[in-house]
Amino acid sequence: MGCIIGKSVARERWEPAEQSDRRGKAEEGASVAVAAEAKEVRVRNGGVVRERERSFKSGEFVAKPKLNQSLRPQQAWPPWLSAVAGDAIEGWAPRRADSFEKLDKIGQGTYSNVYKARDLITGKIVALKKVRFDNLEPESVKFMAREILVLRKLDHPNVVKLEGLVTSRMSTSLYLVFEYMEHDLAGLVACSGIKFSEPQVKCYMKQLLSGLDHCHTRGVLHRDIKGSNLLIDNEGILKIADFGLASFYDPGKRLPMTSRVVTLWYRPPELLLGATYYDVGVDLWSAGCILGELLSGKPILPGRTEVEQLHKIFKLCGSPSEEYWRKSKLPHATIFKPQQPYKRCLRETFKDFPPPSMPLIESLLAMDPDERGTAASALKSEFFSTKPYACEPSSLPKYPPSKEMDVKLRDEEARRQRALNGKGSVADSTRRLRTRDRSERAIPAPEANAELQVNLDRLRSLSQANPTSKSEKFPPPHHDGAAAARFPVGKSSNGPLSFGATNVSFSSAIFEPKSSGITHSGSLRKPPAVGEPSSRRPKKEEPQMAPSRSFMRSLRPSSFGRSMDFRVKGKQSVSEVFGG
Ligand SMILES: Nc1ncnc2c1ncn2[C@@H]1O[C@H](COP(=O)(O)OP(=O)(O)OP(=O)(O)O)[C@@H](O)[C@H]1O
Repeated sequence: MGCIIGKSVARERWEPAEQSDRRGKAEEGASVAVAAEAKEVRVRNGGVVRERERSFKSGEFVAKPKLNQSLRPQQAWPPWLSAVAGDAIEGWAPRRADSFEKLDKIGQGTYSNVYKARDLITGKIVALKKVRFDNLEPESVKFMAREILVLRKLDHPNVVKLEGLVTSRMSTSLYLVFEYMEHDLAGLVACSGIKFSEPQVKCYMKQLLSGLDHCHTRGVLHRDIKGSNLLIDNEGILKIADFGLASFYDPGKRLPMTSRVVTLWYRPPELLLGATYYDVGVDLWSAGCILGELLSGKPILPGRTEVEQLHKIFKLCGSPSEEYWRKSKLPHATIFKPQQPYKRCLRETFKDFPPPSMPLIESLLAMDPDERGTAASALKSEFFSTKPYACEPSSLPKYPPSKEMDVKLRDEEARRQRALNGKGSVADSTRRLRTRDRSERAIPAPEANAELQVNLDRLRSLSQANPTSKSEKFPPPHHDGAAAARFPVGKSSNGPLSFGATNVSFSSAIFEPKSSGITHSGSLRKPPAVGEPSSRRPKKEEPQMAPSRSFMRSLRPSSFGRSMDFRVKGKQSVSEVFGG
């Protein structure tokens, strides 16, 4: 009888403990990112395996012997996963679902439920993100595979760490294992009692920009920076999370990508104008929105439709210069270029912000993405080098649980209580809550990621080309580019109006309620990938708010003449509704 301690990397057979131990040690040196470092302790007894399940009681592991009927096969990937996402799981082995204890549901995304759980092997509290698949369709699986690939490429204190994957040969589900984070920034900002001081804002912004700098230098664009994707632990450490929309890119080789990314309130003007050539500037714009939100205590550009979003941006940041319109050749320029330029009024609007924050917010919210600089240059801004300096993360207050979801639940409970105390029915108060929710909620891009397939194909061909080179297993920047070949990008403003890489017409992209993707849930809907099964697309119909008449009137009438496809609720054209 020998005690067998093996790495979770799949092995074909049981082996004596000493041998396994030696091999384990040898492997450690050259370890290839083995996520699930789980060590299973098994005791063999005449062909019957006693498995010591370890449970974690008051800080100590207690061995709980359990008798199995036969030798269990080592953990292996299910075929539906290895067939489609082989690159994403290469070098890793799955953890078993029963090696975690689910404690609580802590978050819900468009394609996932997130649970707080205890790792029964290490005793550590983790977050398990259960990915929803539609009948294991390869497209859904590939979507998730890209998130895993991106996460595996990143390793930084301000980027959430993927610690492992949970599934098994027979399983039809997959969990991503992350370190557990107690808060998210959206939740903290929404807490009425929390107002951040200048050193605290600096502390969060420094961490956000450091994480972004790491992503960008590793050739990753996040493309969905927003408060609920910035997780914070009880030590005050901020980590960028949710890489579901992230993409690899190559600064030296610009190739087109989809413009239908980034949640609406944080989406830069060039994407709203249909840009398909872009780079780090998109994340920097979102970071500028976060800086404004931290300093003012509320979202600074809460548009309800794409048109309204652009209008809000123009009113705050000014409309782009003539030179920018000329040089950028943005697909939607003809439609959205206002007849009268809008004046930039950031300084007047944010006159109460600390003066050293102005140059930073001015540059992050520059209309021309080339003027936004980089995350590294933002970190050198005088905002961080003037007193009061950023505080230490560990000195930040310890907040009560304040994820976006916690705040929503607390809100709902308070309303329910108020209703019970005689101020209207519960149904009324719930209805009121929903209405408020809807107007405060950002509307994410309704269609997404045209580039996914291309991204993964490029990645695969690269790793096949040189399987020995680890770095080349990750796509060099620009696999997105090939997306353009597969999914037509928006034509020039003189051509027929077909907007964005996803082949979405202007009508469906902006005015059709179906594609708005508004959600009532705490997290904002993520645009589905093109070619994704329809069940992954936003289902709920939500009212769309019309942009202001003055804004629509200020748009060039000539452009409406051509836009016969513009429909509001599928019935009226824009010119009928707004008198363009
Ligand atoms: N590591 C973590 N620790 C704690 N909570 C987490 C963690 N990861 C995610 N969450 C919670 O779960 C929520 C949803 O997670 P995530 O954003 O990754 O899912 P998603 O399906 O991509 O969501 P979305 O549709 O909003 O983009 C987050 O907003 C956060 O509150």
